[in-house]
Amino acid sequence: MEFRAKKRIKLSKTVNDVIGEGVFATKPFKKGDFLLEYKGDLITRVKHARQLEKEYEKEGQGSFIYFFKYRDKSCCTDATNDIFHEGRMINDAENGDAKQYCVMKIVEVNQTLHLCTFADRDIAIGEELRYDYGVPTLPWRKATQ
Ligand SMILES: C[S@@+](CC[C@H](N)C(=O)[O-])C[C@H]1O[C@@H](n2cnc3c(N)ncnc32)[C@H](O)[C@@H]1O
Repeated sequence: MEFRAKKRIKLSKTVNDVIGEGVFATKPFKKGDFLLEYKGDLITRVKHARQLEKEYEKEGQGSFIYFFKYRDKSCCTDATNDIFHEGRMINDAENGDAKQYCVMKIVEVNQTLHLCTFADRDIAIGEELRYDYGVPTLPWRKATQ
């Protein structure tokens, strides 16, 4: 199963040279609306995901692995090869930051986990979607965006 938007409503485009690309709303959203799924391969062995991360790094490939906990179990979704899904292109903004427009939630459907982003406030056309990656030590958080 895949969560799909009814029509193409998000657009991936460059934010700046440091951040790279991001996802921007091309239609308005209401708080609570479903936005995008972070689509990829679910990995339940975190050790395996860490190895994959190293391999991607060695190959000079960007890594798009989202680590999360569900019912006390650590898992992750690897979207590195899912180049056509924009869910993996959403950038980070700390909770409470003015740029944090959405939240990532884990949705279980038929015993399968889906990482889904939802609007955390009303979103206007042209606003960049960002959620809190949940990692306080991220290097860019110290810099002014
Ligand atoms: C999942 S990707 C998001 C898409 C990415 N911007 C791109 O063009 O491929 C995560 C990467 O985006 C960049 N990034 C995300 N949020 C950022 C932020 N607030 N400030 C600076 N860089 C950010 C970092 O390089 C991070 O490793």
